[in-house]
Amino acid sequence: MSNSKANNEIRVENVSFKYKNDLVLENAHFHIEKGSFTCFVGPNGGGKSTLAKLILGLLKPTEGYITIFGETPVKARGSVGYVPQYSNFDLDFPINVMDVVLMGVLTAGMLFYKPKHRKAALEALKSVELEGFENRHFSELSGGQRQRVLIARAIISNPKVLILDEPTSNIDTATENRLYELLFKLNKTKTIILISHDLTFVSDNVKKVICVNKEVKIHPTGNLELNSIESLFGRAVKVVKHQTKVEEIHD
Ligand SMILES: Nc1ncnc2c1ncn2[C@@H]1O[C@H](COP(=O)(O)OP(=O)(O)OP(=O)(O)O)[C@@H](O)[C@H]1O
Repeated sequence: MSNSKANNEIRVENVSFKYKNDLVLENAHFHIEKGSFTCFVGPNGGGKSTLAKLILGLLKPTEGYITIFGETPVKARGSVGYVPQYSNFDLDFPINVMDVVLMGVLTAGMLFYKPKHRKAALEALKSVELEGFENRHFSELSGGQRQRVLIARAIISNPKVLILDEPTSNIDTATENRLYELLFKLNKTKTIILISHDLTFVSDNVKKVICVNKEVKIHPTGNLELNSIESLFGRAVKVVKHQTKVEEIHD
């Protein structure tokens, strides 16, 4: 196997997906390299979350296949951490930060947490800069802090890949910037896939943008032209592109 192939952690091979008769993704074909920071962008309803669920093995492709480290997504599930859309979390549920993070190690049939799980939860909280927050009530935290707790839950088992679905919705720009700093730090040891319906985050650290609107198109960030993005979105989009030095990506 050549080096470039060995570096392809996630391989999406000619994948199409239908919910009943509705074709949501058509012939998606791309690879994601180990250690990369990739963004899935596209309009609401374009199929980004569906693509993430296919990579997580929660859905099966109607056509084509996906491998993660050469395994099926179901077999590779322990290697992929997932941070769902923040709005999906029920804030009325009475739970503290430690319990939320520990949910990341829950497996079927597990009766109680062991000391090693609590230790891992404290380490995960430290890595998202929330040391000392373990006994706080989840609903008392700010939006940005909650988002960090959900990231700690996703990384407690030290996955190699981290997928985040719209992590910056409902948080202000300063909090969003801090979150990106954290993600770029985590990217030193993890492959990151970030899902967003806007492009305000494209920065030096993002090397590849995958536009998802039923069709899937791949752009190294250096080739990201506003016109091509707008034609995919079918409307004007706000793009804040920080100074970008792009490395060529080979699929
Ligand atoms: N469980 C489901 N059953 C049927 N259709 C679904 C289901 N989930 C999503 N869809 C449809 O599939 C399409 C893609 O949805 P998806 O959630 O993947 O889009 P998205 O790009 O993540 O959107 P958003 O940015 O709004 O989260 C939409 O038309 C949606 O209505």
